[in-house]
Parts: sequence; structure tokens; C-alpha cells
Amino acid sequence: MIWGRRALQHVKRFKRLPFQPEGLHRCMSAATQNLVVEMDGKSGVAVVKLNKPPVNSFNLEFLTEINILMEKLENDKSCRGLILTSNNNKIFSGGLDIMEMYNPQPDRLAEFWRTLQGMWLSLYGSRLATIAAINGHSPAGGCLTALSCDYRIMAPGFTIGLNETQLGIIPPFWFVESMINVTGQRQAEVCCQKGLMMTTEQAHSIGLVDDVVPGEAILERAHNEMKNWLKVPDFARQLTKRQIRKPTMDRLIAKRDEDIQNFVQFITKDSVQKAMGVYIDQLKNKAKK
Ligand SMILES: CCCCC/C=C\C/C=C\CCC/C=C/C(=O)SCCNC(=O)CCNC(=O)[C@H](O)C(C)(C)COP(=O)(O)OP(=O)(O)OC[C@H]1O[C@@H](n2cnc3c(N)ncnc32)[C@H](O)[C@@H]1OP(=O)(O)O
Repeated sequence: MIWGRRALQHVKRFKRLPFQPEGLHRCMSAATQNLVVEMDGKSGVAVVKLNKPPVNSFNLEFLTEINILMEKLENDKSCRGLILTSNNNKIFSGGLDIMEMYNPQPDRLAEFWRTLQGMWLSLYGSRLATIAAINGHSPAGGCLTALSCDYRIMAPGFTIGLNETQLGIIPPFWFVESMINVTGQRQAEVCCQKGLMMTTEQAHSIGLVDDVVPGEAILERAHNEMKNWLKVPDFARQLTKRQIRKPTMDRLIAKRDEDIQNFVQFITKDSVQKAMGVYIDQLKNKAKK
């Protein structure tokens, strides 16, 4: 993995705050530029809040920060579980940063995609029990992030889905396989081909979301669910997860460079760039209204 200079500056900013008593147990807080991390030393559960305004979209630097944090948590023996949520109670994540894909520099575009692959591989293959507390809209890359967790709890009133085809983009095979592995082939066929953005209730009805809980109760519910996952001996749970997820991960690992080439070739096509320009204008105009 290649870390850019800006990313390394972020690591230096990852300050460990002094232990603070919280209730009966101790809690460690930490912050990078765009992530808020609360580590409960007693339960071994880290709550990670995406905190990149305005919509938690993933650009190269943000993905790099997440990858560095994932590596820290993976290496922290006291950490057993991860709850992933957003600090913005309306948007979990707006997906990939569209500006990374518009008029791109090919080298940066390739690094961006490799870093996204890295994030997916580390979250999808994490030894930690992972729960997405989806407290806002979650299109495309936001949906992929939630799909990479072991369990999904979503607040009502929002939408989620792999909507790439609606933007004239082909979702890569590992996006689609992540959906198939959660919802089954038939539901994945329908929602990926049609690029459906589903309401919380629709997503729940096809198994994309495991549980629906009001936004204000979502973290409490995630902590309670985490307790259930952590009742299982870590070693048994981790190896079982690995057994189930390894074939999908191995397919990307075997084709990582080819997948990057496909992405760069596809995104830099004139027709795709033109469509993206129109889409960005629509987003900006909508934001102005
Ligand atoms: C067989 C061969 C196969 C080959 C295949 C090869 C390769 C595959 C190719 C490509 C794969 C790419 C996969 C892409 C994945 C993605 O994630 S693409 C991104 C998709 N995301 C979206 O479409 C979300 C768009 N945004 C929204 O729907 C909404 O903004 C919202 C997130 C629901 C939030 O709505 P709201 O609260 O009303 O906020 P605004 O719309 O007003 O937005 C605020 C500002 O944020 C900017 N923004 C929104 N989303 C993004 C984004 N994704 N990236 C960058 N910026 C974003 C928006 O423009 C506003 O900005 P300004 O305030 O105007 O500056």
C-alpha cells in the first residue's frame, strides 16, 4: 500500500487522548481529520464515526485515513468489535467522491481505486465483529461500506443501494458480490441492474438491512447487538467469517491490477466524463436550490 504525504500527516494528527472515566469503565477517544473514534477499553468495542462534511464522500485522503485506522484497530489486541456510523445524522456516506473521478489524473485515479480496494479488503476481511449503524442516506460506495460489515442496523427515513447503473456506471464485481452475499442472487440481480435506491423498509424486506431502529436509538441497539456477537469466542467467529468471505476476497486479490486498469479505462472514457459532468452539475444545482 502506498501512503501519500498528506495521509502520513493525518497519522501524526491521530492523537491519543488521556484515558477518561466513562461510567464504570474507561473510554479512549481519538480523532483524525475526518474520523471520530471512541474506544471502550472494557468491552473492546470501537465506535468509529465518519466525520467528513458535507456528505462523508470517500476521496483518496479519507480512504487512506480509514485504512490507517483499520490497521491500528486490527493490531490492537484489546479491540474486538467495531461499530461504524456517521457523525452526520442525515448522511451515512454519499459514496465515492465524484470529484476524484471527474477530469482525473490517471496516477491519482489508480491510487484512489487501489486504496478503495484496500479499504474493502480490510473491512470485509476484518477479524473484528463489525456493525454498521446506518444513520443516514447510503448510496453506492456508502452502501458497499455497510455491506462489508457483519450486521447492518438502519434508521428509517433514508435510502440505501448500489445505484451505479443509474449514473451510467458499472458496479465492479466485488461490489456486486458483496450485495449477492448479503441479499442472495435474485435480489442482487434486481437491485444492482436497476440501480435501486431503496428505503430503509425496502432494504430490510430484502435482507440488505438486518434491523430498523430510530436514529436516536441506533447506537444503543448496535452496542446491544455487538454484545451478542462478542459472546462467541473470537477465534471461532473469525475463522468462520474468513471461511465464508475468503473466496470473494481472493477473487479481488487475484485481479487487483486488472480491476484498477478496468476502472481507469472506464472512467477516463469521453462518454463517461461527459455523463459525470452532467451529474455533478445536477448535484450542484440541486444543492443551490
Ligand atoms: C465488465 C467491465 C466492468 C468494468 C467496470 C470498471 C469500473 C467500474 C467503474 C466505476 C465504478 C465506480 C463506483 C462508484 C461508486 C460511487 O460511490 S459513485 C458516487 C455515488 N454517490 C452518489 O451518487 C450520491 C450523490 N449525492 C446525493 O445523492 C446527495 O448529495 C446525498 C448524499 C443524498 C446528500 O443529499 P443532501 O443532504 O441533500 O446534500 P446535497 O445533495 O445538497 O450535497 C451537499 C454537497 O455535497 C456534494 N456531494 C454530494 N454527494 C457527493 C459525492 N458522492 N461526491 C462528491 N460530492 C458530493 C454536493 O455536490 C454538494 O456540494 P456543494 O455544496 O454544491 O459544493
